[in-house]
Amino acid sequence: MDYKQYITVVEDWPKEGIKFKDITTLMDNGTAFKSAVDEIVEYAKEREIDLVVGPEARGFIIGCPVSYAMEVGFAPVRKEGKLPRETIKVDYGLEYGSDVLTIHKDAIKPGQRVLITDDLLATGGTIEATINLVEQLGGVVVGCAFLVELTYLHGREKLEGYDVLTLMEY
Ligand SMILES: O=P(O)(O)OC[C@H]1O[C@H](OP(=O)(O)OP(=O)(O)O)[C@H](O)[C@@H]1O
Ligand SMILES: Nc1ncnc2[nH]cnc12
Repeated sequence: MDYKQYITVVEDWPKEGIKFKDITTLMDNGTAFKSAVDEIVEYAKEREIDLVVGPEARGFIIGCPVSYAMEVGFAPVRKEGKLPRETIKVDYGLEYGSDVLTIHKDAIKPGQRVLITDDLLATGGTIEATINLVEQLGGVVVGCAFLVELTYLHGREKLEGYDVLTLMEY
């Protein structure tokens, strides 16, 4: 499917010079959204995953339907101060700022095969931080799946040695 036709590119948002790729218009279309999730589910099936992990907030939108279809759990990675129990954390940078990501310390059992999901790969800062959290807890990252890749920001270079699926490129 040509998914790009469902993405809305918003100029100068949230900052001047950023061309924001708005996935909500893809999510609005039931056929396109189901097809995209199904492609990631097929990718997940090939990797015998035990768990899906996704970063706040758009990683949840992609990861939860995948975990439901795979009948495995979903562990949220959240910005600092949002998770109620003991967490580990990592600092990271992204296309338009920097932040801190956290995960519950007991969210992953050592050796679990983890698929990481997010809507978009830009600089790779978010995914790199998420991988760091998963690996600190002993998880094995067997794949990373995104709807959109911004190739001009070279996020893939941070993912050398990891298996990556993206459904469209800009
Ligand atoms: O590859 P990177 O440069 O790290 O950028 C990609 C990340 O940026 C966006 O999230 P954002 O931090 O804006 O949070 P949101 O999903 O809560 O809007 C997007 O959903 C990815 O998670
Ligand atoms: N250009 C962009 N569009 C949408 N989400 C993003 N996250 C980081 N950069 C982005």
